[in-house]
This record gives sequence, C-alpha cells and structure tokens, in this order.
Amino acid sequence: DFPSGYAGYHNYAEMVAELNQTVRDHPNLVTMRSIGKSYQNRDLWMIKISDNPGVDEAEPEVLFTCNQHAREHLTVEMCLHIIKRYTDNYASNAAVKSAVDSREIWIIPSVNPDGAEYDIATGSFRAWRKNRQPNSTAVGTDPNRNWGYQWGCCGGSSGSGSSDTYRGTSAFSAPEVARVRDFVGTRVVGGVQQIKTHIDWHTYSELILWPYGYTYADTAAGLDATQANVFQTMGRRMASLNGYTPQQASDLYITDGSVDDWMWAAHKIWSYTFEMYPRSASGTSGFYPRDTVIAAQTSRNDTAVQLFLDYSDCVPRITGRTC
Ligand SMILES: CC(C)C[C@H](NS(N)(=O)=O)C(=O)O
Ligand SMILES: [Ca+2]
Ligand SMILES: [Ca+2]
Ligand SMILES: [Zn+2]
Repeated sequence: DFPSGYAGYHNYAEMVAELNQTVRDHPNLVTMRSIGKSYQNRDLWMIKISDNPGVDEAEPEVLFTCNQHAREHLTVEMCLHIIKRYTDNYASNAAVKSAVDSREIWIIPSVNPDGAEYDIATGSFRAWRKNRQPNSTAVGTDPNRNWGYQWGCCGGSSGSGSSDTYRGTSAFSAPEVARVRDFVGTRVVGGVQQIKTHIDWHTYSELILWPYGYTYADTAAGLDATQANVFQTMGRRMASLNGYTPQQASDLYITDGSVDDWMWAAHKIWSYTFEMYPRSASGTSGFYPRDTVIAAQTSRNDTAVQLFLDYSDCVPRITGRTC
C-alpha cells in the first residue's frame, strides 16, 4: 500500500470502492463497466457520465484516460476528481450540469493497474513506470510507446525489454493498450467516431502536449497547418487556465507509439497529454508529491477541463471555424 504521507492516494481496491460508491450515489448520471482485463487480470474500469447514462444519445463524447504510467499516481486522483466534480456538483453548478447534459464523458481512472499496484506493493515506492507483462529479457512494456501509429518508427522508444520505454513486441501487444483501443473502436457508430476529444493524464512537469510526438515537424501526414493551429490554440487556451506550459509533444522529446498520435491519426480525436504537478523535481521524487497536494493540483485543472468539454462538440470553433 502507499507509505505514510501518501494515505490520501487511492490504491486499486480503494479506487474501485470509490467508483462503486459513485454508481450508488448517482444512478441517474453514471454507468460503470470493465473494458477488459490487465495482464494480471485486474479489471480496467470505466465510468460513463451523462444524463440518461444508459442510453447512447447523439451527444459529443469525451474520453479521459489516467495512469498509463504506474508511478504517476496523482493522475488516478485527477480522474477520480473529474468523476466527483461532474456528479456531486451536477445539482449545484450550472456549467457542470450543462456539460453532463450535452456530452457523454468516458473516464478510465487506471489504464495500468498492475504497474500501479506493483509500485506500492512493498510499502516503499519502486519508481515503476511500465505494465507488468514479461518480455524476453525483463518485465514491462511502456503503454505510451505501444500504440499503433508510427509504432517504433523514429527513435522515440526502445526495443530493449529492460528499458523504461520498451515499445513491446508489436503495436498493441500490451493488453491494457489493446483494451482501450478496442473500446475506442466500438465508438465508431455509422462510420463516425463519436469520441471527439481526449486527455491522457500524466505527471510531471506541468505541460499541455499535443500531436505529433513522433516527428519534430508541426505538420505531417494526417495533420495539416489548420489542424495544427487548432491544437495549438486550444492548448494555449487551456494552459492559460491551469498555468501549465503548452507545446507540441515532440518539443519535449520524440516519442513514437504514444496515445495522442494514435487517437488523432487513427480516429481524428483531438487528443492531448497533460503533465501534472510538480513543474520540476530531482529525478523520480517528482512522481511522489505528498497527499497534501492532491486537492489543489486536481482542482487546478477544473476550468481547463470545463473549457475542453465546452468545445468538445467542435474544437475548431476555438479558432472561429465551424464544423
Ligand atoms: C506524452 C509524452 C510526450 C511524455 C511522457 N512523459 S512521462 N509522463 O512519461 O514522464 C512520456 O514519455 O510518455
Ligand atoms: Ca446523455
Ligand atoms: Ca453517443
Ligand atoms: Zn507518463
């Protein structure tokens, strides 16, 4: 479990218990399902928040994914905070109610539960990043190098099984990544992807990142200058609200097989990565802020998330365009 000073973080059992409580508290706003199993057979739980949650309504759909990287525990708290805010505040907050009534919001609070549990299993943090799938030389695939667009193309991942950025034996070889891929695929209805926008939550460095990560170029196949401008404008607008630094993912470093590149290239989903608090730290200590920061560093993103939901019907509207 988490060591002392970190009791406010949710381990897997505590996370599941909180999700189950939310379903009991808000049956008119929430449904919950598993999208499948992790390598070690933990359920990958997903919450849907909307009015008439049991009905697939013609409303823009938004996806939030958290905890691709095991040690980035603050992101589980971020997804749980979004779930809490858009259910508990529905009756009291007009903006929250408007978003819930006009969107269908999908939230996966832990994409990598095996890694997250491994990281805390001994009571001392192990700085574990990957999933817990064995490979020929070691353990673990980096989920954020295992997505199937430009997989392994460009020196933005490793072919060595012991590396923290090991890309896996093939695209989607990590079961957790394949399950999210499969779910997104089910949201193509009548040939149209219903999910319009996505945020993948990470720590740390306080950044808002957008595609592509596999190339330094601002535009490339499937991403033209107009679209790049939309990504940048929305990214900068959200950064003005949470104080993070907005930039193209490759401005940080080249990554290939990342979720954002696949979400955009395969489905034209406006996909961002948020790197949360802290802005900087000495090495892996940055992944382990005390539980005293959870409330402030999750609610810090409230206005950015609200803006993102508001524009999720037509993100290009942020540059004055129509859809
Ligand atoms: C989304 C990319 C560009 C950054 C991310 N950084 S992290 N969260 O692993 O430290 C990563 O390396 O996957
Ligand atoms: Ca609805
Ligand atoms: Ca729908
Ligand atoms: Zn990460």
